[in-house]
Amino acid sequence: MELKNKKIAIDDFMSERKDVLKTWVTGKDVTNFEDGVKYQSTISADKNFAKKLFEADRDGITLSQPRAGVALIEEHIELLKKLQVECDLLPTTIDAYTRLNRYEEAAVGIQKSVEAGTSKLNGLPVVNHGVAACRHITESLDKPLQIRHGTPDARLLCEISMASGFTSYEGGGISYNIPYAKRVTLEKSIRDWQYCDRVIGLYEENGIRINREPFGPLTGTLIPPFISHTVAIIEGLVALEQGVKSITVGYGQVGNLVQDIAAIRSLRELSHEYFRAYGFEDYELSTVFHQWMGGFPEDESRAAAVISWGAAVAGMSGATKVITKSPHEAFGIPTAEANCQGLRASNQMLNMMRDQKFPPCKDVDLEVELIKREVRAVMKKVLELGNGDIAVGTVRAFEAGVLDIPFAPAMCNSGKMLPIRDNNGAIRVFDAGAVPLPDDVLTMHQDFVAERARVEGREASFQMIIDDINAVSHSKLVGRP
Ligand SMILES: CCC[C@H]1O[C@@H](n2cnc3c(N)ncnc32)[C@H](O)[C@@H]1O
Repeated sequence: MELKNKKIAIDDFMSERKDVLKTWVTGKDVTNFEDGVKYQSTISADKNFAKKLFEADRDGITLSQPRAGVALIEEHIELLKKLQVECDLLPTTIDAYTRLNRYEEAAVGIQKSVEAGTSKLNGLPVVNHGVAACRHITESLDKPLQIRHGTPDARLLCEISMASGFTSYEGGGISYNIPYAKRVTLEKSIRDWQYCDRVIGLYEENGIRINREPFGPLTGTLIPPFISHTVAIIEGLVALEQGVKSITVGYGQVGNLVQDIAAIRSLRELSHEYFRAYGFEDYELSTVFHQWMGGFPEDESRAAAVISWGAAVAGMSGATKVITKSPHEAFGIPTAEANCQGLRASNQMLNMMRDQKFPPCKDVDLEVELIKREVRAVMKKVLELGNGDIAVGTVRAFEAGVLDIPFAPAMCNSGKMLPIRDNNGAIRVFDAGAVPLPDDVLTMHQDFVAERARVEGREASFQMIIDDINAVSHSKLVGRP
């Protein structure tokens, strides 16, 4: 199948759909697409994710959402009922087997969880449970629900989730491949995600608005804003082409206040710039700020400080949504209570930030302009490589190292671009690899890094990068010697 950024014709979609639904026995539950549309139309407006985001963005409110998922339906409902008291939007995190379409192993995980009386999976295996069981989840809860995962081939999961009443779907052909898989080609993952976006486009054509959220943080390891912005914009354009109307673009907090504020502002402005340049007008855009995605301190009070800092900056940045962490982050999947603690700390901060926004600031303006120059330079090259086709250009850009995501496992990612913190903790470029930043921008990055090296009295090196990766766990931001 030749990849192109073109809306999938309905006949081709329906033909492919027959094969997708055969990939697991529960696919038969969604044979009739209209049944899913009918069910979605019974969901009250106050439980529609897209509507909640639209209203929050209009009103300048930052909503809170945790991550959460356990193996069994009743336990998952019990968990989400505790969380919904403390958050505005609910997740359903999918288990790792399902993310790799390994449904046989997910089935074993369900069985083991039943025998053990506790979850033996790191998320809910929605495909195995099927539509009827998952509709029980969406009917049992009072807040809008989103599927969060990390699936390169998320087609069947999408069909079952949407027919089950979830009203938002996270991921994308780049953001759920490069950080999550090793041997999946971008041609395949982008094409499979065009299918997912087409599913949501078809719900849209039937009057049901489903939100789509490219996965912003990528590897969550010192990601420069321009890298994650470029991926978010590309996935947004691909989704719009398939008929998606509600898009949330995202960003993973880096920890430097000026850069984080500038990142959210530039992400919103650049998304509008590219979406409109492509001729799209009737879409709803929102932004999501992910609290620190790197290593956390083990001490729960220190972890709570990291969480609170993330919530404060999310509120100051004017992000539409913040994804929260818990004081158990350094150890693994949080208990319900720990997840609720992260939400309460975050909500305290959001409430205290609600009446104020970050004041006009020259440094933020400069960082916004820098990020815009970087994104525009990379996007220009991606479009050149694709002869104007963003999907084809993306594949070729990764082949050429023009798009390069730090510390990613994917074999199709060149992994030559190296980030590093500057003396104020902002993320800069230590080695650009083949990423086509303008010479004067590259010089700026080199100067930022040289300043830190001088202050620390050591050469800028890979050791400095390692120190940065470990810094927050050791209660610092910059990995000082
Ligand atoms: C890319 C997402 C990483 C974050 O996603 C959290 N995460 C993963 N799976 C679950 C789960 N089943 N329940 C609650 N949080 C979960 C991790 O803690 C980490 O912060």
